[in-house]
Amino acid sequence: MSRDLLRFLGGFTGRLGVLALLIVAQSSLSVLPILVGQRLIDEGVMAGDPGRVWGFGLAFAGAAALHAVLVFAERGFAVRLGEDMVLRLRLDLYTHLQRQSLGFFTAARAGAIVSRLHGDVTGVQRVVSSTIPAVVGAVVSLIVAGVALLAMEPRLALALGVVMPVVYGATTWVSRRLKSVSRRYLSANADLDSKVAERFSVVGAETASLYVHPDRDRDVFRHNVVTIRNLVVRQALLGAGLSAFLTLAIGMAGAGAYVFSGLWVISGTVSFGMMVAMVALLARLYNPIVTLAGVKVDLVTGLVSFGRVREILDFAPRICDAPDALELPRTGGACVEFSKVSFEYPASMDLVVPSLAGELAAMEAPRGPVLGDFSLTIEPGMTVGLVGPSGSGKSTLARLLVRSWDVGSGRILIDGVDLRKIRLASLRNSVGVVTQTPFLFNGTIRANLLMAAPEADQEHLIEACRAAQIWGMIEAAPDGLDTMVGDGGMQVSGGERQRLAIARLLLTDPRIVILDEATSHLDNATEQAVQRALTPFMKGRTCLVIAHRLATVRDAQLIVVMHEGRVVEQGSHAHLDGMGGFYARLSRTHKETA
Ligand SMILES: Nc1ncnc2c1ncn2[C@@H]1O[C@H](COP(=O)(O)OP(=O)(O)OP(=O)(O)O)[C@@H](O)[C@H]1O
Repeated sequence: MSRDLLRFLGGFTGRLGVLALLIVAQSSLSVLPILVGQRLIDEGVMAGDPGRVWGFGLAFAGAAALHAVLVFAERGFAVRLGEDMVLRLRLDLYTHLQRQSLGFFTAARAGAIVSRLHGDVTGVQRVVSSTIPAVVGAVVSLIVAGVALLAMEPRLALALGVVMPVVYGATTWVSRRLKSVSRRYLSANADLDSKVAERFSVVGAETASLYVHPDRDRDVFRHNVVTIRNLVVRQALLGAGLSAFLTLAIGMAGAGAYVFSGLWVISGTVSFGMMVAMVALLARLYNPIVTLAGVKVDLVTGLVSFGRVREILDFAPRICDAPDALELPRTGGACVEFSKVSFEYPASMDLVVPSLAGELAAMEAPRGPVLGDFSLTIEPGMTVGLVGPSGSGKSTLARLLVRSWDVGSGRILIDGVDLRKIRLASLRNSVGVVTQTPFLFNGTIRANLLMAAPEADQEHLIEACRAAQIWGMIEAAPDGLDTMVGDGGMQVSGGERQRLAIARLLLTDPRIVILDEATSHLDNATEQAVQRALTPFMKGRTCLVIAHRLATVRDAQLIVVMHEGRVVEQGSHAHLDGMGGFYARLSRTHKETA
C-alpha cells in the first residue's frame, strides 16, 4: 500500500482499530458453527444421543445469530468510516483547489477536476469501506479456518501448501496488468467528463451547434466511449480470468480433500464428523481466497485513484501568502506602482499537474513575452485610462494587480509594499474588479449580489442595481431580485450581465477599482448613465479603466496607451489628441466611425 495512503489512514487509527476488532470477531465466529456441527455429528448423531443433537443444534443457531449481529455491526461501521474518509478527502481537495491560482484553472480541464472530486474520491471510499474490511476479514477467516483445519488433520497442510503459492502468483500477475488498465481507464473517464462538461456548457452547445457537424461531434464522443468500453471489458476479463483460475485451483484442492479424507475415514484414522468439518472448512477457505484475489484488483484500482487525488493535493499553489505577508489598510486611495514589470504566460504544464492538462498541453510551445519593462505610477485617488490594440496586454496588467498571476520580473507595489508581501485576502478585498466577460453563478440575481456583500439588505441591493442601471429590468421581471440567471448568467443579456457585475462592485468598498471593458456591451446612453453612477463611487479610490471606446476614458486624469506590452504614449486626452500619435489616430478612427 502506498505510503501516502497509509499516512491518510493514520488519521483514522482509532476507528480503524475498532473496525479491525469487529472484522476479526466476525470472521473468527464464522467457523464456530462448523466446529459445533462436527461435534453434533460425532458426539450426537454417531453416539445416538438426541439430547446432544438438540444441545449442539441450539449452540449452532446461537453462534449463527451472533455472527449475523457482528456482520451487521462490521458492515455499518465500515461504511460510515469509508464515507467519513470521503468527506475528509473531498474537503481537503476542495480547500486545496480554492487556494490554486488562476493559472491552474486556465490550464486544467474543468471536467477532469470534477472527475477527481467525484470518481477518484469514490474509488478511495470503496477501498476503505469494502476492500480493506474484505482483506482483513479474508485473512482472518483464512487463518482461523486454516488453523482449525490443520489442528484436525496436519496432512491437509499439503493441499494448502500447493494452493497458496499458485493463488499468490496468479493474483500478482493479474494485478500488475490491471494497474496500467485502471490508470488508462480513469484518465479516459476524466477525458470524457471534461469534453462533455465543455461541449454541453451553454457557450459550448451554442458554438457547437453553429460550427461543428453533428456526425463529427458524435464520432469524437464515440471514440471516447469506445475506449472506455474496451478498457472496462479488459478489466472485467482480467478479473473473470483470475476468478475462473482460482475456482479451478480450489476445486482441485477440494476434490483432493474429499478423496483423502474419505480414505482416512475408511481406514479409521478420522471420524465422519471430522470429515464433514474438514470439507466444510476447506470450502470456507474458498471465499477468502477468491476475495483476496479480487480484492487485489480493487485495491490496485483504489490505489490508482488515491494517487490521482494525492497528485492534486501535492501540487503546491503557485501563488500564496508569504509567511510575513502584511494586511493593507482598509480605507483611502492607494498608490499603485508598476515598476519595470515583465511577464510571459507560463506553459500549461508548469501550471497544473500534467494529467489535468491533457495530452496536447505537453506539445505547447512558449508564447513569448506579453509585458516588457512596463512602468506606471497611479497616485492615490487617481483614475487612469488604459487603451491600446487588442492583445497589447491591458487585461494581463489588471490580472497582475490582483495577483491572479505573479510578475516575471520587476515589481508591483501598493503603498510602497510589493504585492508578494501582502496577504492575498487583504489584496483582493482592497481591489474591486469588473472583468471583461463577467461571470454570474447559476442562481438568482440576489444570490449573485449577496456573494460580494453577504450583509447587504434589500435597500442596498436595490440602490446598487439602480446605480448600475439594471433595476428597471429587475423590477419588470416577475421574480424581481429572485430571477434566475442560468448557467454562467447565460439567461440574461451580455449588457445585463455587465450591469449586474457593476452592481456587485458597487456593493463592495474597495480602495482600488479596475474596470476592464466593464461597459463595452452597453449602448451609448446606458453607458453614460452607468458612468454617471460610477463617478461618485470612484471618487477618492484609485481606478484603472480599460477601454476600447475612447469616450469611456476621455475624462481620466491620465491616459496610458499600450502597444505590445509597453507604454507608447501617456497624458491627458487633450494632450494625446494633440500629439498626432497612436492615440490621435485611434481618436480620429473613432470620430469617423461614430
Ligand atoms: N491565460 C493565458 N495564457 C496564455 N496567453 C494568454 C493568456 N491570456 C492572455 N494571453 C495572451 O496575452 C496577450 C495579452 O492578452 P490581454 O488579454 O492582456 O490583452 P488585451 O490588451 O486585454 O486584449 P483585448 O483588448 O483584446 O482584451 C494576448 O496575446 C493573449 O493571447
